[in-house]
Amino acid sequence: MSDQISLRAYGKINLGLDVVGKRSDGYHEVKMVMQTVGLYDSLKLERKKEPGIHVTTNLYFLPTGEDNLVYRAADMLMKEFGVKEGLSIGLHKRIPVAAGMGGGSSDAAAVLVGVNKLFHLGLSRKALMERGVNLGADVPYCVMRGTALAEGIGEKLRRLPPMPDCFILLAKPPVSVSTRFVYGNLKADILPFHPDLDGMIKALEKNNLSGVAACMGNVLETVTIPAYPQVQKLKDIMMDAGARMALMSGSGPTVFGIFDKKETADRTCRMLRREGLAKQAYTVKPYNSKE
Ligand SMILES: C[C@@](CO)(OP(=O)(O)O)[C@H](O)COP(=O)(O)OP(=O)(O)OC[C@H]1O[C@@H](n2ccc(N)nc2=O)[C@H](O)[C@@H]1O
Ligand SMILES: Nc1ncnc2c1ncn2[C@@H]1O[C@H](COP(=O)(O)OP(=O)(O)O)[C@@H](O)[C@H]1O
Repeated sequence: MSDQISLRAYGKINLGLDVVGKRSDGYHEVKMVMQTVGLYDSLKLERKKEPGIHVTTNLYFLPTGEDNLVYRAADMLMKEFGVKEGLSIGLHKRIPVAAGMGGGSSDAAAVLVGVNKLFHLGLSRKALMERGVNLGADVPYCVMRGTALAEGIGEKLRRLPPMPDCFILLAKPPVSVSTRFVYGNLKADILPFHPDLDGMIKALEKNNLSGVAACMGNVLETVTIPAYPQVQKLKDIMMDAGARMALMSGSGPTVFGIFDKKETADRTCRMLRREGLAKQAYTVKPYNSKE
């Protein structure tokens, strides 16, 4: 019986993000096409004899107590199952923080999976996804991973055919954006456009990358771009560099560009870093393994 487990928590991008309504509790009804990407945080979970949850991380500014989603995920499951032992969580972050890439949600999802295994709780993936939504709207998707349609507040999921192969340039300008701020300032009843997500699903079914790119759109750009013009600048640079399409991910400010050639994505990546437009910039691929 192993007392420790190593896990990867992958980041996500939103190939499309539409808001279709608002609930009475203030949360927004969304329709999103989600895609996992090959940039990940590493986690090491270890069972301890002494009770308590102990979190360490490579980022000095991240909380290590209840405010860290990894703590909350472990605490939730361990309390529900009356686990008497303790747990240490080592978290090595690579996914930019407060960036629209779902890093915290993915870390939480990985901890749900890890705690379930480590303490032999016997929960199915579906049962973990149902519990995940109590930690954040994107957590169930982060348990599922791959290409998916997300509805409700993000928790109603349907698997889609995988995104066609390509290179994805991720670039986070040096600002942090709060998801709450963006949804809080969204004028959901007078959105100037809606992305064609049904068209995107058809394009995915045909493995047609240019069709996917043509249907990309994110209504949250209407809030984030006026507040952070750096986002539009990154989109323009990626389009000028030859991206099929460039879009903000989630509530931002990370921008991703879809490229056919690795060299073009890498060259643009180096330029963005050199010019200080995005210190955190990476060329990755879509990640479609379910494990
Ligand atoms: C915008 C998206 C797109 O994938 O991702 P990020 O930019 O955060 O990565 C998600 O909808 C974010 O989901 P997630 O980050 O899990 O949200 P939560 O922690 O549950 O909520 C943070 C805050 O966002 C608002 N919120 C979130 C989800 C939703 N469908 N409607 C909302 O109005 C609420 O005000 C909530 O208090
Ligand atoms: N494990 C975690 N990783 C990153 N941020 C975390 C984590 N736990 C809690 N947070 C808090 O959640 C906020 C948003 O986190 P993150 O998931 O990176 O952004 P986003 O919702 O834009 O994808 C951060 O400001 C941070 O303080």
